[in-house]
Amino acid sequence: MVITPTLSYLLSSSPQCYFAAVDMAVSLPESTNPTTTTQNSEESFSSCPFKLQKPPHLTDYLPDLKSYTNQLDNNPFYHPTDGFYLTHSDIILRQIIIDLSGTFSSGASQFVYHRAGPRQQIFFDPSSTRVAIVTCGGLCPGMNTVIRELVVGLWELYGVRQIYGIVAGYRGFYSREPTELNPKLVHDWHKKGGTVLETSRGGFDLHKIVDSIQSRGFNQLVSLLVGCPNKYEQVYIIGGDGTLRGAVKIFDEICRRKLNIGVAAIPKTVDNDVGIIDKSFGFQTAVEMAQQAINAAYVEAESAVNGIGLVKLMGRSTGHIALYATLSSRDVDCCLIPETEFYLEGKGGLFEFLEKRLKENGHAVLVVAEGAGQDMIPRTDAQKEERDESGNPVFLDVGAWLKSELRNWWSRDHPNDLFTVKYIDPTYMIRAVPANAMDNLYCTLLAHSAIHGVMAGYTGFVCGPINGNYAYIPLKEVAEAKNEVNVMDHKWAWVRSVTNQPDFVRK
Ligand SMILES: Nc1ncnc2c1ncn2[C@@H]1O[C@H](COP(=O)(O)OP(=O)(O)OP(=O)(O)O)[C@@H](O)[C@H]1O
Ligand SMILES: O=P(O)(O)OC[C@H]1O[C@](O)(CO)[C@@H](O)[C@@H]1O
Ligand SMILES: [Mg+2]
Repeated sequence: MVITPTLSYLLSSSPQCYFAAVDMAVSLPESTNPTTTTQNSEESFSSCPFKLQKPPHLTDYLPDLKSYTNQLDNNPFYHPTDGFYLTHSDIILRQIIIDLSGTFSSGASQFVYHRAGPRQQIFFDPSSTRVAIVTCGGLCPGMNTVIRELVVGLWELYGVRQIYGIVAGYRGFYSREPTELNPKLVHDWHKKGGTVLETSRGGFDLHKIVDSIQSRGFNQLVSLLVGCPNKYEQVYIIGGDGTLRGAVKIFDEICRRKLNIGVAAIPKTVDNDVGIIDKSFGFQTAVEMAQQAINAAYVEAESAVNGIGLVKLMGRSTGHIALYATLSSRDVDCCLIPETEFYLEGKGGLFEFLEKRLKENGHAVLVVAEGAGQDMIPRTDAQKEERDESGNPVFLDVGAWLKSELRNWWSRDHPNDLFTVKYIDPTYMIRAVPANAMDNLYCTLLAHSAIHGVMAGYTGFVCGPINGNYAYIPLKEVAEAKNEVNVMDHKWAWVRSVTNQPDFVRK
């Protein structure tokens, strides 16, 4: 089944994107359109209060690059009409909640982004275009769907035939033979968890990577790639915050070498810690999977005398999964996340709260994000220094530590009463699954956004939904942005009102 054209149509020409709660894509006056040859950095429009965050374009450093008419015109599924192709004037607002009495109305400009979708002019000849797709970092539901849709979209929409998967993350550029991809090979990948291309941490060697993309200056390791002597012209990088920081370096080096190579990144993080975009793909699936663990913890706790169900969920430095899983479950008594501190003993502490809950209900469910409370866990100097291959700190098991602290507390304060802690650590079970239906659709739209953007000559960009509409966002901006839970906003207040947990502020 080829669903590509229909979904691309949704992405590009529907007044309301499939996912859009509200359509916040607007058009700038045509007179303010930048020309294709002046697509460098951001630009303010004098006639309107918008600050356009332009993605880089290949013509920024290759002004004479040849362009072609988009062959979507000849695609039997399309009947391009006015407005089918997007232009530079189609933009998306970053901020849609506006205080009319505040700065906006007094003339301050606000960030806007180019809307994702097909453009009339493209800058690649599909018959000679070679594409590389790579996945990096930890797993996330939907990675295979993004790969599948990149392959099918490039093949069906634009007629690209040379599509390669880079195996095992960044290191695969210079150390592994790439895999040739085609629609037949990938047709059922969206049903599989993980990434068929394989992924890894570490192994980021800028020059070896760009040499291999450029396919010049082979050294010993790169010579493995001798079987495909032409350079890649388009590189699609699927990864999280670390991957995006690496992608910025690759993009900068490609610009420095003035290569005709488009670079697009598709943000992937089960933790939902990438900023600017609404949310990352796979996050919704992970939250859904987390419900199973919370349900089990609830049943175990409810069926015991003074039972505590303790669930640890992923979230290295952000507590989004724990927060959303808590809000959607309603069985959770307390949610602990990295963005806010907590303490165990004394007035307003966790033990006092749990004691009250056990007295009232006979059970309690505790959800903790893996990055929470790390400063409280005793560790050796060696453990303090431990890092994974990408340089991320290695955490101690906050769930196991909490379980032990809870038991010590109970046996100290209530030596004659029954007490049970059932600790459930679903870890990889929430991310090593195929994407759910909505995430699959989301991944498809991301892939198609990326393809249309790269074909149109944009480079060094990330595609993703902003307020429900798909945008092209400068890669550097996303790599620097972080999405943490704001414990001062309404969502965290909502968690606290659902759980009635303490604020853990020592009085
Ligand atoms: N600052 C950086 N510069 C260059 N490369 C980096 C940088 N940080 C990380 N990388 C590389 O990016 C890849 C993925 O990084 P990392 O393991 O941190 O995962 P991630 O992309 O953040 O995904 P996730 O956090 O969802 O697992 C690795 O190959 C790593 O070497
Ligand atoms: O795959 P690894 O190296 O065990 O890393 C696990 C980490 O990856 C993530 O799933 C994504 O960063 C984190 O939630 C978790 O801490
Ligand atoms: Mg990361």
